[in-house]
Amino acid sequence: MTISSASALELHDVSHAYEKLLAVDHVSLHVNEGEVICLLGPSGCGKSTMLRLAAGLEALQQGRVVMQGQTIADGAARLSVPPERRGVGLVFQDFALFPHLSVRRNVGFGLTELEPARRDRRIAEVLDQVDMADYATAFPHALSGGQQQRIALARALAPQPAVLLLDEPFSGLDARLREQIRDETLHVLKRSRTATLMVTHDPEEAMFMADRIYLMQSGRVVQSGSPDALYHRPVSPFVARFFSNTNELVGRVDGGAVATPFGALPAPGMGEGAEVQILIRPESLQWVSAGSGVLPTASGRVSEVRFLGGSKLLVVHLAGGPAEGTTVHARHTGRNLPEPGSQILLQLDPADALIFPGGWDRARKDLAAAR
Ligand SMILES: Nc1ncnc2c1ncn2[C@@H]1O[C@H](COP(=O)(O)OP(=O)(O)OP(=O)(O)O)[C@@H](O)[C@H]1O
Repeated sequence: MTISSASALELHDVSHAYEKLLAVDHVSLHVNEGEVICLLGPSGCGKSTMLRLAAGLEALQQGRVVMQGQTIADGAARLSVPPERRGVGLVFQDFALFPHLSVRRNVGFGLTELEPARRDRRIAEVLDQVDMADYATAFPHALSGGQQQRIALARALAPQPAVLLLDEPFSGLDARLREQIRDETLHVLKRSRTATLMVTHDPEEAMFMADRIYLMQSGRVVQSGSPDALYHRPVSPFVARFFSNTNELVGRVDGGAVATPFGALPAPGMGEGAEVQILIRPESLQWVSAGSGVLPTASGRVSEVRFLGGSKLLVVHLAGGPAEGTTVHARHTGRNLPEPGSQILLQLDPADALIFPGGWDRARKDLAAAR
């Protein structure tokens, strides 16, 4: 792994078992100065364990944790700097504010080494950053969930930690508030250039927040990179499916291409005669009134139209030839909608089809493993 000199946090070849259960299996990651990194994955894949190892809340069994160039935990050497001396800020899902302390005292909790005037200045500064300056004397019970989350963030940022660790920080908030608070949080993190490692199971949240994502499955990192790279260039069906629903087809490579209801799609890198899985996102299927003549189309009958707010989901039974009997989902963002029962054309840009080795057997196994 090549790591730039501006790395704030590195975990090298970390493994962790709870008795016989291997929760983290040889994982390496790094967070650079000013970066927001998301650890993403389904429940139980080991994300929180990674965060706890970085924080020092769990004793490191194997691997190394390095902060700003200093090794702070080493499994082989049994070295572990205690959490309070690691220079990390922590925010958990339940905010964990001290109920008997005012907002000001909550935020000042980690600032005991500062002399009073400087401490007061720092408290005022971070409360201002999170737009809570008017609530300094309030107590947590008098604050809304969103306000408590901002105070938890202010408390974690107050000592200017080298790294901020966030564990599902927005999941206790309702959907609307969650969007607003994560937007505000991202602004605060970027303005303060705080290196951040955040755990989430929500792919949309990870894509919104992260400069880079590490996607985990069963204790391992299966892909890391920018949100764009993971979404558009997934390395496996698991990664593709994790980010959205997909239409799933199988086929066999013949002459470098695979026949689908949308015509022959190029299958570069797949061996001649190989069985392949073809995953197509609903948004990749465009409802068109006439084919472009360039991009492949398939015709079908609309069986259902579902409103999803900004977009609509069309359920379409494809018709004709080998496509007969295939049902696909397409997303449509325009105002016009086809009537259920009507015949429509769906167009696919072949570049948007995600093609992986394996036929139905492989697809079924992948799906079972992902559950
Ligand atoms: N203290 C513990 N003792 C025993 N097993 C544990 C402990 N903490 C976690 N585990 C197990 O280790 C695995 C990884 O847990 P972890 O909390 O790291 O996953 P996660 O991806 O953060 O999941 P979630 O989002 O559900 O919290 C799970 O199977 C979990 O049940």
